[in-house]
Amino acid sequence: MRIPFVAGNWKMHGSKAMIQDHLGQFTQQAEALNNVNIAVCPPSLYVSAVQSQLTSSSVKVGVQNVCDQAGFGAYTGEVSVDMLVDMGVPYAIVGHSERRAFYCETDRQVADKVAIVLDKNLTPILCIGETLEERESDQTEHVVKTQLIAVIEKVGIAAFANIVIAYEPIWAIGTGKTASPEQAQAVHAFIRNLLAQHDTAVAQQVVIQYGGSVKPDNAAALFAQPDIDGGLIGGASLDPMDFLAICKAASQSCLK
Ligand SMILES: O=C(CO)COP(=O)(O)O
Repeated sequence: MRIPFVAGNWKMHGSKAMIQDHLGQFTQQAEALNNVNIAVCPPSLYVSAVQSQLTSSSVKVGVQNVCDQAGFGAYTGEVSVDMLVDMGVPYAIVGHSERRAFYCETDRQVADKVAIVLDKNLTPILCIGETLEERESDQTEHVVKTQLIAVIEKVGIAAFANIVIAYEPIWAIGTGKTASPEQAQAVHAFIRNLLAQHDTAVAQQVVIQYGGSVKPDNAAALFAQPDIDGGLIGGASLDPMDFLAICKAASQSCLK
């Protein structure tokens, strides 16, 4: 049985004041929700500040990126998975489309990062998804398949039991133009079927989030789809009440 998982990707947003205000409002009410796992992913600099607001809360913290080298060393500006372990951070978003586009992360690097995160028994949130151009030229399945195969070849199918996948169509990110529940479901089913070709049990187990302009008013319809197990939320996760409403929609969607 899959429990829906909602994660807030704050991207390059946040401040000490925002963290106090946001999480102060959010966490108490989030505790009342059943059947949903929740995480917030602030910029790495604010992980400690978020953790101090989350003591005795079931809401977890994650980071938005991690170095493709484990351990410690001369990698200016990077955060290592060993630091995540040290700081008690269980989740790392890997391969977000903004990292792939603006920082030239390749499928291979993304696969390496997934492997490094898994190696420390942390959970990668692996982002995949197509551009508008790719969708319009019927390349969606080819693109997500290529992105997934790179990771399957690196870590093996069994490892997917410990990976969260986030399907984020790039054309729906930050545009207010969400994929319809049917469009999103079609790709989620494709992803699950692809995994099932390798291992049916793992495919049934893997949590596949949808990301791209999820808002309180479209969350329930998306999360009601049979292969959509919660969401990776950008803009709407910055507003505590919107984020709460989205988490509530996930908690009310039936377990799959
Ligand atoms: O990129 C996203 C989450 O990682 C989605 O962002 P928006 O919810 O702002 O569209």
